Amino acid sequence: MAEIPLTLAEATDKAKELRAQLNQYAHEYYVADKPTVEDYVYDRLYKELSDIETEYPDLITSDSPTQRVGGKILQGFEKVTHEVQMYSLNDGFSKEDIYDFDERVQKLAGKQVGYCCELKIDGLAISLKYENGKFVLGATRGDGTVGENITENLKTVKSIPLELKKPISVEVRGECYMPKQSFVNLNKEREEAGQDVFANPRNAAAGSLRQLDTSMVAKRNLSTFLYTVADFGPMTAQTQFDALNELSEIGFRTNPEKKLCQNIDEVWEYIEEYHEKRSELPYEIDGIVIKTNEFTIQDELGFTVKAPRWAIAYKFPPEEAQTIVEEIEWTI
Ligand SMILES: NC(=O)c1cc2c(=O)c3cc(F)ccc3oc2nc1N
Repeated sequence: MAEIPLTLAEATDKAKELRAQLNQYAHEYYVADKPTVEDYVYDRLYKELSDIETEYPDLITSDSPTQRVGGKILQGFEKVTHEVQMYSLNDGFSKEDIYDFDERVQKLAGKQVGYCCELKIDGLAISLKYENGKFVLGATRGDGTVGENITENLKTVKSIPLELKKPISVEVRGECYMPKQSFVNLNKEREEAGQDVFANPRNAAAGSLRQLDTSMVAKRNLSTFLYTVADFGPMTAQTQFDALNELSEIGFRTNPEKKLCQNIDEVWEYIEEYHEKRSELPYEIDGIVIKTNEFTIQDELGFTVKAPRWAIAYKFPPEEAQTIVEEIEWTI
């Protein structure tokens, strides 16, 4: 049935209603991993909104789902100076390294402390800045002080909210990564097109975010897990574990496998557990990140020039990474 043309007032209301509904569906699908509608329902509403925006371009807003498809050709990436330094982590490669870390922490803290353990996602570190709830700046880590402005590319990453559920101003950090299956599919396409294939999902994610054609980024099915709050704004978490829950509450995708460990023995059990489970995960991890859970302890221990004293990254032996992806390729 031909659509009855809407007046501007009707179109304005309808567009607002469709945007809210589509953004809710997209949040369920890309952030919460719990879709509630079939794709065709989303697609039908999306086309309705897209048709209204074509008829009335002035109704297009920065948080409209139609802005996710990219289409800008960038000239390059501007430099961005991080107001809050983006540090790297010190690495540990053995059980002994991890127990030595715990000894140093206990000595500095003067007591036994709890640890928040997280999977170490093998992607690209990014920083996301929001002003009054709106996504205004996305940047790479760079050298920790100066990164690259990749805002336009990150706007096409569906798990990154264009607008938060509350109009707050915060800066958060996390990892942008390419899921294993997307990596295998992309390399299959590139091989069939006679192009070079990517060595691993991390390189594929990094290469995707360096694209100057934002519509290319939109097609790469990148995702995110956020794990740090650099500027808390009105956020109130006092521990890393609570901060991860708070990040999720305000609309970010966080990794569900985190664990609060009371001592380093529990940390080591978690490391062994996920060393086993690693190949079953739909994304690459290259280790485990261990952080003192209380922010008061983190403030007390502080940072060296290079890295926090209150965290360490336990790295899995690298040679297995390739095997994991090879195993996946056989399932195609
Ligand atoms: N790749 C990761 O999954 C991951 C990485 C980092 C960091 O690089 C990191 C760097 C800092 F200086 C402090 C905390 C951090 O926490 C982190 N937590 C994670 N889960």
